[in-house]
Amino acid sequence: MDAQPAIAVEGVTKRFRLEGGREFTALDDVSLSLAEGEFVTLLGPSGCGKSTILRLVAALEEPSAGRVAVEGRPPAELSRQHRLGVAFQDHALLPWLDVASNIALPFKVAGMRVDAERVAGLIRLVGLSGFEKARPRQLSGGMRQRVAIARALVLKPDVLLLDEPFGALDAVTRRGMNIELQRIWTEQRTTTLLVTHDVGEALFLSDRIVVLSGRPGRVVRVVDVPFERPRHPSIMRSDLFHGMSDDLTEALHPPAELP
Ligand SMILES: Nc1ncnc2c1ncn2[C@@H]1O[C@H](COP(=O)(O)OP(=O)(O)OP(=O)(O)O)[C@@H](O)[C@H]1O
Repeated sequence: MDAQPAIAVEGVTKRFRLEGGREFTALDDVSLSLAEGEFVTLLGPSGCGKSTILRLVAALEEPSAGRVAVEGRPPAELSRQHRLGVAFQDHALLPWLDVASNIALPFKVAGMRVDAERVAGLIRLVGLSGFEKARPRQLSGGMRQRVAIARALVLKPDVLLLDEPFGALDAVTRRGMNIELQRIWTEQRTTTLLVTHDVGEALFLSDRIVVLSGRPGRVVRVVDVPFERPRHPSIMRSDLFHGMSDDLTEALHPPAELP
């Protein structure tokens, strides 16, 4: 028998009620599943429902139809047990707390004793040694995202949910952060679901890419990423990477949609 998926989204439809009572279908019969330790990316055009899927897994939304489970349990149950690690684009660091205190925050929210060694280890892992006492405003955008990722990992979550964590960064910093995230994931092997619209980011980081179409969001393709791990940045210059990248870009924007 197959092991239970770490994350299962089964036949999920999500409708939102708009002003005036009309309904809008954001997701239509979406299914996907992540094995434990897998890194899967949701790739799709703006508005196709990527964040909605992540919010469903994070227990921030309820499906209108279908089922979402994390390790076979309702996401809200895992959320209550602090077993979901979440980092979104607006990193939401508390400006008056230093780096170490921001990373330690989930311990306080959970009413747990702060594990200073765990916090120190994560600061090292995300490459922020020496910045423990810095406040968010003293950090670059990339450094703030490192803090957000460390904070998401601090309680050793079963799954890590990342919504466009590098969306606000310039292209060069973003590539650097992709390399960092790969290194962090390689050490932790936390099951990760990433939302992005950056094809290169998806290819470099993922075991599998789930491509969604827009309005309503549907899964149009699932791509296995063949690059062996650990992945060196030089794979981004390979013909295979470029070929897959063109292919995925076309899947995102079919020729009929181009002006
Ligand atoms: N609470 C809500 N009420 C009404 N509509 C919503 C709500 N949340 C999301 N939507 C709509 O659902 C659709 C999907 O939104 P979602 O944010 O999941 O897309 P996305 O693929 O993550 O987009 P982007 O890449 O631009 O962040 C959008 O049309 C959005 O306007």
